[in-house]
Amino acid sequence: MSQEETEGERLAELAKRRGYFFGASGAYGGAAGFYTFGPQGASLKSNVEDAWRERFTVQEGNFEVEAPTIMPEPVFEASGHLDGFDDMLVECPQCGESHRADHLIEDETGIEEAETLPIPEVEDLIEEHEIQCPACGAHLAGEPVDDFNLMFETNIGPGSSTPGYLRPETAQGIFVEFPRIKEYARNSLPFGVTQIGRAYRNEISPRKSIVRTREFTQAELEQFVDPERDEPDLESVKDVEVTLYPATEQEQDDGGYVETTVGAAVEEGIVGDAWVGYFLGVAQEWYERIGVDMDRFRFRQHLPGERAHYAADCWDAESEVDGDWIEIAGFAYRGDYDLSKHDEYGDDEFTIFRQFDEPKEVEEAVVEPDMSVLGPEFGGAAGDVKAALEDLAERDPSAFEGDVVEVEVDGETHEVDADVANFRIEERTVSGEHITPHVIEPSFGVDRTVYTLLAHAYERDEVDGEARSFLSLSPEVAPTDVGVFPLVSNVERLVERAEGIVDDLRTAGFSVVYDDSGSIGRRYRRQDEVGTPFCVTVDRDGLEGDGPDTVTIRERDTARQVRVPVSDLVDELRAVESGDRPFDDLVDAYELVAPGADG
Ligand SMILES: Nc1ncnc2c1ncn2[C@@H]1O[C@H](COP(=O)(O)OP(=O)(O)OP(=O)(O)O)[C@@H](O)[C@H]1O
Repeated sequence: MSQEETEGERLAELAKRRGYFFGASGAYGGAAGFYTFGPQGASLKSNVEDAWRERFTVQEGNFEVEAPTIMPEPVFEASGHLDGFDDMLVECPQCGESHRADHLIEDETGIEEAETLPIPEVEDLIEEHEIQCPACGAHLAGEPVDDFNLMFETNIGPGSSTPGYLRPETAQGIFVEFPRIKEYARNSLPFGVTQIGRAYRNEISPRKSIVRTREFTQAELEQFVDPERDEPDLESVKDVEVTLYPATEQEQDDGGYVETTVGAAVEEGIVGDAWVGYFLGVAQEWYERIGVDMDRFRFRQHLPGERAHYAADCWDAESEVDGDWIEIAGFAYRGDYDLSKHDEYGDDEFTIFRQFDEPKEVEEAVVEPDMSVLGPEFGGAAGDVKAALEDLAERDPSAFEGDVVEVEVDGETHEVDADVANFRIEERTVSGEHITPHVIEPSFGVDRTVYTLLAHAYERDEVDGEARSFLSLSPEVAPTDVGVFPLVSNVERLVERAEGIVDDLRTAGFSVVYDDSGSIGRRYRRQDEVGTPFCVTVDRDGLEGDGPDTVTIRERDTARQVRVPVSDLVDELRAVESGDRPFDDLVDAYELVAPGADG
């Protein structure tokens, strides 16, 4: 009995044959972890990006930026990636193949999230379970497991003096520009900044085609908020139903999901932060809109040891393919980690001025030392003594209570007369204070979204007694909107009319494929396989009737066809494409010429 192909294998085959994606640089043997999106794939991917932009940038009223993909080393020193962005590497002593030690453990033992385990424990588990190299079968027991930094390093400019790194996430490009971007937000919170772009990770073992690659596309939103004042618009998503898999359930190992609504999840504290809850709701609706199968989708909270170095809490959106759950997006509460770090390491202000409701009277310690006395007494050190007095006044005003004040300069203690120090407390009115915004980050993997859409859209049925496979992609993301065919290619009138329709549809903004080769059934099948939602066919009946000229519109998923006047074609296609009008409406309004068949 031949073994049933896995979903992943089928997808890889279809992707290659139909031009969705394939290993890059094949003529030179390729390099693992790099993919080229072919014509169908590039179009699907950019439609996903457009849909994301529409929801997370436009609808949210956010700012989109485009930062460089290479940044200098100090950025990643500050962000923590230089020190902390590691995976566990184990090398095979026999064939030299590199493996992610945590993944080997997960595959061989069933332990989940092995990346949370300390290295010695991982080494013990490799020994205990006699784990072998998946490439050559050699035993890995006793081999050292090392931390391997995933960033690609490069040199900026000639020579090697200025190291740079290809960004491992798009987020840092937003954080480092915060001092500029906040000006566009008129220095007032909350505001969100988005970016869609490439990220690079030198993954130890890229796998599952475009699921784990070394160069991929992220769509990220950094939501900057005042943690004490800003609230999300939870009302707008409170009834959205979600499947949650909280850390507590995972730790108890009882595999319990919670089916609830976003509103209830936040209220009951299952999702600890309202902003995170809000974005889970928005994401749930967005994934559904673009065609992710919601029965194969869930949110899973990170276990404490699993969180990234910056995250206080994190939920992943996961989709199921081939029985495995794949992380397709992360929703992290990053607190003030990133902006504080850049404030500390960088030369700019990564804070926002928060206005008080009412101006406040504050007491301020002031020292105005008499330099005509300090000068002669301390010579060149007089300036330092003054600075030390000012610093002391701020830290410890009580030090000025006696007749003499002691300050330390370069390890030496100096005494200054209290009269000369001239210390006093002054009342001042202040209108606000500087705060470091907190960040909530929804981070989407575009490639993994594309992979999920293809896997979830794949369907098989029978049309006219013949098996067919088709991609039931939503019209919003499908690579091609409409296929246009003359029924036969050797009748000039049909060809001319079909070509005219192609022009009209393209002018109206549709992406159109024209095809006149092979039987009409084959042409429908080709479009079915790449997920084109509608096909328009020009036949003799349509041009030779008594009334106005007509063509047929065929719906991909049901293979039903209706006959529509050419003059209505653009409007009707636009209505069914956008979802404003169900195809059933067309079936009611026009003549049904093929009830689920391609005859
Ligand atoms: N190597 C990769 N190839 C493709 N997409 C990726 C890769 N790494 C991360 N992503 C995408 O970017 C998103 C955000 O990145 P994040 O840092 O949260 O991933 P991650 O937790 O490191 O992923 P993983 O645990 O799978 O390595 C992920 O949800 C995923 O969709």
